[in-house]
Amino acid sequence: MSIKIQFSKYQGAGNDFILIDNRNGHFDRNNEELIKKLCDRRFGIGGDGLMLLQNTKNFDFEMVYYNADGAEGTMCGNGGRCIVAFARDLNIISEKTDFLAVDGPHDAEIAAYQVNLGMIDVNQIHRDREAYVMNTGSPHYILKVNDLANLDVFKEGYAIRNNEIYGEKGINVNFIEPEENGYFVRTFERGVEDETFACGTGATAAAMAMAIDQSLEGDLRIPIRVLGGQLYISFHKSGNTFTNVYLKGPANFVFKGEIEIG
Ligand SMILES: N[C@@H](CCC[C@H](N)C(=O)O)C(=O)O
Repeated sequence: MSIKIQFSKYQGAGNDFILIDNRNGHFDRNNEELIKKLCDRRFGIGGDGLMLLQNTKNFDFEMVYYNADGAEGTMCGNGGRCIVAFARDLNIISEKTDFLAVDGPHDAEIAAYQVNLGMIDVNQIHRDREAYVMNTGSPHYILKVNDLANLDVFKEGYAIRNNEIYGEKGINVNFIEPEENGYFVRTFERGVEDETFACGTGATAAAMAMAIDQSLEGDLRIPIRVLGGQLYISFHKSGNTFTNVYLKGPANFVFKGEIEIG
């Protein structure tokens, strides 16, 4: 028996997602095979991940996020920005929202095609030799490199993501290089198992790592360029504690349709 699923496709700085309005609860949250198939770029719709927008008490909506491998993921920053645009387009919200995700409540503001998304506070930063390791809603490894444009991000990222320290749970691997007016970041994403065009929780972690690296303090706004666009991370830093954290960047509707899965 085949099923028909209505979907919308959004992208945030090139991190692309399938969005499904599941306020009626008809989509089976546990069908990992189906989610993997929908995210497949040859046999499905294609996407770095899939999100369900669901009803929940005390919030405008709940965001349930899956990586392209079909497994439920940890927080997705660009996904969070895209689901806010989706909720606005569904007329669930207007320009401001409070919604629930896997790492807790998030607030966001949308103006035209830019979404400014509140992220969790961070106060635990670890070191793995020269790299910084932290959780900004998802786990991230951040390493400063030279000549990032020519780095083999798949090869280097795959090796770190699968090494004996991170292999079992995996980690998202970010490489960062300073440039005029900010930083350039490229990310190998766990769950996609490939380089993506942007990673919001990764850009947030990379900005925090550089604030520590440069011994910056106070209210900061750090521009992060990624393969698919421009992100801005702002926070208050006091020692290794980051509060009032926001991830800002584009979130755009791409297309919508109906897919029949046999
Ligand atoms: N693309 C995301 C990160 C998604 C989560 C991640 N792949 C994981 O589950 O580890 C972002 O924009 O933050």
